[in-house]
Amino acid sequence: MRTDFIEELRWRGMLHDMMPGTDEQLNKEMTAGYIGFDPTAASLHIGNLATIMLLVHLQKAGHKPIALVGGATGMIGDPSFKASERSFLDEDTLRINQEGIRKQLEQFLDFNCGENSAEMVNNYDWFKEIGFLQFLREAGKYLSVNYMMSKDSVKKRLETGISFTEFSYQLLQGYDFYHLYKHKNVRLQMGGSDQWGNITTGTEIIRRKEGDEEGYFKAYALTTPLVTKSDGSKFGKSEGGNIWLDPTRTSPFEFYQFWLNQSDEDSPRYLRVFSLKSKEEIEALEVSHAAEPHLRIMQKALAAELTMRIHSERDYQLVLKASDVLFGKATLEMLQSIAIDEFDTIFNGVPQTEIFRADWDSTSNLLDLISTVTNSEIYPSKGEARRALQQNAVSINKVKVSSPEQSLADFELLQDKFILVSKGKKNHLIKVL
Ligand SMILES: N[C@@H](Cc1ccc(O)cc1)C(=O)O
Repeated sequence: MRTDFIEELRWRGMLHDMMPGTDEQLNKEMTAGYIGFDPTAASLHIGNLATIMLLVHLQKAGHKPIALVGGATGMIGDPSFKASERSFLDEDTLRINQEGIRKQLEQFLDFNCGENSAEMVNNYDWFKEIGFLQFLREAGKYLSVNYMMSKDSVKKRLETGISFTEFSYQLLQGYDFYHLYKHKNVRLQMGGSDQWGNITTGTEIIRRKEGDEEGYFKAYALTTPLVTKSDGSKFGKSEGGNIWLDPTRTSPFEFYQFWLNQSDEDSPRYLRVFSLKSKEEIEALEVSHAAEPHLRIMQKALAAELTMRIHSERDYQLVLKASDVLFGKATLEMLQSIAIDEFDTIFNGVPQTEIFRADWDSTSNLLDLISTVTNSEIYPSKGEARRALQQNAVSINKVKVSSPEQSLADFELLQDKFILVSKGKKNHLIKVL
């Protein structure tokens, strides 16, 4: 059964612009729509997630989503709204990136659900067959340079400079749309609002080559707003740079914390764009949030859903455990319940020191132990370690140390290997080798 895709995007605030007739086309028949992703890195980041959600909702509404990996366009580089010319990625990097992105895109869509099953394509597969002369005859001839220059996406660059190569990018993307229209009956191309220029170059090539029937277009365009932050800073970045979907680049813990830290102003919008919750569910969350804002109900719901969708249920459970361990309410029992193979994930990012078992065995007093980890951010010096101990500010395995003289024998290693030293919210893990 098909549902109203456009209406869904509308209430979610995910509709920026669309060509007239797009909704009629979608209401008329099951429609194939595509979005392209260039392999500029080996992983997608959460900036890409908003456009991926367009494909997810398209499929949920009963239409056919196609994800395109830009093996060819990635060799050129999209100049849209970019301030300066970019350098090429080498072909090995492109191959690695392309494979990484393909695998990630695969996770989001259903490739086996009958007629609206998702498909994945790579534009290198058709561009590798097309020679330069053929391309000029089949694509370039249909658009005027004047038309190509009129796009907002390249306006600035026409003043500051743009290579013929980057200027041609819109023709490549336009030709993709034409190719997919011809071979897969794709009628819709979607993307972020910065893609409007490239997408309409495609609808224009299709119109010029295929004509339109009594004012009905054969191909349509739809864009989604770029996700913004109410404080004006750039969405999707942390101090360490982009928030990636790849867990080796952005750990599930950091990913979870990213969503958890969003503001009360932004969270309602992000819930609509990134979560699959219904309107009613989101509104209910907003109501409960407003009653007790300090509980951060919206942020927690957002962080939970996304961590589970991008990573896994198990990662989410680990992340929750890690938050308890690192920021508060953990108990000794909780630490003891951490399995040996979970330590790396949970303490990822926590300062760590390794000591030899012989040193551990011969260390009888706490101050000595803590001194082995001086120079850490918790105890810059032995003096400060002593002071912290005297002030009862130190916990070992989340149990308050009662006096600086307390014997180390009172504390058991976790999993026969680890000991967690904390002061306030600062943690330090000692690993006995
Ligand atoms: N230009 C798009 C990627 C893309 C590539 C090829 C296409 O056919 C469509 C889209 C971007 O940079 O995000």
